[in-house]
Amino acid sequence: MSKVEALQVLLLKKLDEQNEIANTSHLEFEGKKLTVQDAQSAILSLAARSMVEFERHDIEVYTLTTEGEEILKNGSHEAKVFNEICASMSGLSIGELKDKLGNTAGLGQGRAFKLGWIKKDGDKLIKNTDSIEDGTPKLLAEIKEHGTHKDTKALNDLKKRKLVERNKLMYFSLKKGPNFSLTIEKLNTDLTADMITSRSWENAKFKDYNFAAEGIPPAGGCLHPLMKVREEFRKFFFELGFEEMPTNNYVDSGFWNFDALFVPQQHSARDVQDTFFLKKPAFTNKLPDLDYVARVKSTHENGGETRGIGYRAPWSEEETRKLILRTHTTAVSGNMLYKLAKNGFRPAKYFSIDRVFRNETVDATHLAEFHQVEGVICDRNLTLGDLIGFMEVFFAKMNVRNLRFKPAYNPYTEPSLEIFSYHEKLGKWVEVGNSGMFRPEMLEPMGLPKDVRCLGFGLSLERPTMIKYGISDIRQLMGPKVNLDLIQAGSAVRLDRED
Ligand SMILES: N[C@@H](Cc1ccccc1)C(=O)O
Repeated sequence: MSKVEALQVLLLKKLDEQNEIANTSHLEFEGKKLTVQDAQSAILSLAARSMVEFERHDIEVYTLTTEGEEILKNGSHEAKVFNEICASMSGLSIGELKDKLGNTAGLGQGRAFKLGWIKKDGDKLIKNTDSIEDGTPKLLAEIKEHGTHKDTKALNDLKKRKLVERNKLMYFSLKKGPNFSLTIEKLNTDLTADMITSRSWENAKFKDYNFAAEGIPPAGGCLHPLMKVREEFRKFFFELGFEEMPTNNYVDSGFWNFDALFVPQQHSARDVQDTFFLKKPAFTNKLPDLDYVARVKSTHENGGETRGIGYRAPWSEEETRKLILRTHTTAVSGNMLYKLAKNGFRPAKYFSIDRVFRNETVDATHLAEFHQVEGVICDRNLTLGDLIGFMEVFFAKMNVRNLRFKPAYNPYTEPSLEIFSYHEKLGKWVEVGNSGMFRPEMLEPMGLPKDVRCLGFGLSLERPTMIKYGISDIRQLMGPKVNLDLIQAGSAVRLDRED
């Protein structure tokens, strides 16, 4: 049995005998006076089980100093002086008294005179009365017992003489609680799988939540490596004059994720195999202004007012209203470009870094949930050369040079370029991003002027983070199997580096 448990048993026994405990500080435990700390920890956990009810009392008491204790035991200095003088037949000189009593002589003389116990006779001190009553030890004994005294004058006098001092004291009073019992049941703190399968949870007793608990303050903290790399990217973007796009909606519509970007409704990316669809609610009732939606529809079906001929297939409004988890942050970029057109075009540079979702099988390099870094630049007279030039500037900020660009396909960009960089350690070219010039079929229905060009690019946040921290399995970075050591070590690496 632990010390706390032993004390709890003692308290419960006392309560059983006398129904209440008025003052815990009068109790003895293990041969000593019960301390407030011990009392508190034992009582709080009994109270948490409603076995006892308690009240806390904060009071001020007078306690004896060491000198006070000494006087209580052996009498006051003045009494010692009187007794010494009585013991000598013909009185004592001050020097003789000092030889016998040491310091006490000096301390006691004054009060002995004042009380009329002694007087001077030539150069001798002699007694002035036959018997005395030494009041000080009596007062001290009463104060020791009650912690205070009615006679405030005497109390203050003793305080001045440094025989007593004032102290704060805390104690508890206890009563039986509704669950009072002499035995302490162990309460469950966890609901386990075993308890569920054996149904023992039905009769099990659980410890109440302690909502007042403050928890253990963390000794320190660190940013997740992904968040650190995100901060670095943000810094680069701000240095290059970009504005950050608001990206807080993970749920978006087929319209913004696909249709506004001229992704055909028959595209495989819109399949459940690639995209997470919402069940409840499954459709949005919020579409942008209907003229714009109509222009998107006709552009898909037959090219609308653009120079293109569209996909030559029917376009369904139901498909566009489907709610999904956004599969790329280009959904946000499209929305921003539409707002830019609506508010009157001005040259703009936007970026975002946030989470996207794809219905993919998770493996060492793929997660169903990851982050994209995306940027768009919108201005008159932009060319493919601007895109390539900008990508070189951007990646150079991360010390990634010697880029190669490979023609690719995105429904919303033409031309589209995959960006590769030579990876020294792996000894091969690795894809670091995807980019392109947004198609007129995307920009014109939004109402952007026909001579405005817009370039865009996207990359994952996980890939550069893994390269930076030498992580080969993406699952160590995110998800249920995250490697905390690696994350903390990775952070430490970043903390003590200057770059
Ligand atoms: N959305 C693309 C990236 C991209 C953004 C903008 C323009 C071109 C490409 C992706 O998910 O890979």
